[in-house]
Amino acid sequence: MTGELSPIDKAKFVAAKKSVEFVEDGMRVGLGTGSTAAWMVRCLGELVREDGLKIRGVPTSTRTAALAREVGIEVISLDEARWLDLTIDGADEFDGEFNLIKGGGGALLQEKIVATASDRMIVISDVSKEVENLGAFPLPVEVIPFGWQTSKALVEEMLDSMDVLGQSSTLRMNGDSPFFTDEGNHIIDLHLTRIGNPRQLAMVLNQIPGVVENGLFIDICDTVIVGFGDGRVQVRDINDDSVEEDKLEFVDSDNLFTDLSE
Ligand SMILES: O=C(CO)[C@H](O)[C@H](O)COP(=O)(O)O
Repeated sequence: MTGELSPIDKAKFVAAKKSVEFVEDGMRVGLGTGSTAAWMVRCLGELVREDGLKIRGVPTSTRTAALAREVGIEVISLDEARWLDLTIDGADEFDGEFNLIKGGGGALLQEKIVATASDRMIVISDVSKEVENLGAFPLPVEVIPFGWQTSKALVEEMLDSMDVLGQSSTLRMNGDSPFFTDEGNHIIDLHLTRIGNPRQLAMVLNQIPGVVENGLFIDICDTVIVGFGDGRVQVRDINDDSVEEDKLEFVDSDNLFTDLSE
């Protein structure tokens, strides 16, 4: 099955597969959301079922919670865990300082809370998401439904005074209806093309009434595992500036998309 994957999916898969090497017995692990994180959850489930790995997972969305249970991972809430050893999650963009844009899948609020409550955050990504400047990917901003149009207007007004390029914003939709996050909020996507000062923008956005959180993750990620379509992976760590390389093989047993109920 992995033989049929596109190069990007192969890159996501090897990044995810490499990341579970950092998970140890007894850990409380934050489980990210998105297609790369779903590979990781499946790889972890395989270790739980076949190698007896004992972990407890804190999912960052209802989707991830359902998948984690399906693959055999014990799921607990963040309130039960309080603090986590490690969170592994995907990202939409990352820069050279490991600042991130997240929230393409709409789970940025729980993702940011869970990652911040972790000793270490590992981001798993295919190489196409590495950028010099954040901003080409639309920046998600989670707002409460009450008065969301006013919040949107306030965000646009604020952007006029910021070091950003391009300033349109759109309400995220789910077909003909507004998208709702797991927390019952909406998402405004900011189409900026280039963010000059992500740290400042992240702080200013969260001052606007109605804004719950934004998708800029600043100083949260410790390690990025970058996957390539040929099976190579790079483990880059911001704390000791190290880069380690490895190459993973695609073998038939890597068919982690098999329906577990079959
Ligand atoms: O932030 C996220 C979800 O809110 C995801 O991590 C991000 O969108 C990357 O997704 P994918 O792994 O499917 O490319």
